[in-house]
Amino acid sequence: MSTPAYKRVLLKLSGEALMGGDAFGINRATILRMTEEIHGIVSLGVQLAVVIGGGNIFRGVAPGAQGMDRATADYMGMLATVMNGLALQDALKNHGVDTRVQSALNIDQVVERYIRPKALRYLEEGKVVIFAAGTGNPFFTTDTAAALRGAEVGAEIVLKATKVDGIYSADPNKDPNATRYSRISFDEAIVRRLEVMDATAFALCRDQKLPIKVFSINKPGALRRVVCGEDEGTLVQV
Ligand SMILES: Nc1ncnc2c1ncn2[C@@H]1O[C@H](COP(=O)(O)OP(=O)(O)O)[C@@H](O)[C@H]1O
Ligand SMILES: O=c1ccn([C@@H]2O[C@H](COP(=O)(O)OP(=O)(O)O)[C@@H](O)[C@H]2O)c(=O)[nH]1
Repeated sequence: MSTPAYKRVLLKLSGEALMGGDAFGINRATILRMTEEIHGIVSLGVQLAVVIGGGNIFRGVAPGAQGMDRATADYMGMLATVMNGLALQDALKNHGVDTRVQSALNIDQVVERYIRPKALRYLEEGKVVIFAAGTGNPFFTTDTAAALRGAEVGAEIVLKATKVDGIYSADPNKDPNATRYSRISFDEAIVRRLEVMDATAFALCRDQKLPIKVFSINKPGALRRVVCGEDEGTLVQV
């Protein structure tokens, strides 16, 4: 039986990670696999907060938003994360995982609004808290929301589950010679403009001394290994 290395973590799940092999939307098999992985770490006793992305449904900077006012497109992107949050909650419920969704935008008939002390209480009770609607502000990303909520709830680490298995010397989807770092400092990641996460998120985590682990969402068991402090993905720290 593996032992967790952390008591409380913030998991950033990209919207695109929910697409699986599809072109957009939520892939059922993918979301089921993800909920199994989440169930696995919750049963280890780890307190889990999740920030969910929305790129699978809408991205403010996407071609589909071309010609739109940027802030309007971003609000649409934030609403997309609420849909993903509800889908994830529903899937987790089927696994017997007690979950609450809190939204940074007030949509009271649909989801609870973000109230920090309430979120903290849920975490202490062992409930998974899904933070939706990003930061609630246009011109930000859900990566920045992950850094912000991670700091607010006192998570020991931000776990970024994404399409790549770590941070590379260059974008591995464009440069076949790129090599993966097992560790990297925030300053180096920012200076080298490694775009796996935006600079605002990196800077916020750096200032709060909140480490980040970047790992692949498509690798079975990777989340559990990361939570148990095993060598997986890339660790970004001060
Ligand atoms: N130096 C790098 N190392 C790893 N991935 C990188 C790097 N530079 C750019 N990327 C790209 O960043 C992507 C992950 O970032 P992003 O698409 O914002 O993730 P998400 O949608 O999971 O939040 C990867 O698919 C990869 O193509
Ligand atoms: O604080 C935030 C978080 C997200 N967004 C918008 O929501 C979209 C979806 O979020 P993101 O691209 O971060 O999702 P992911 O890449 O994780 O699927 C973004 O493109 C933005 O348009 C925003 O405006 N403010």
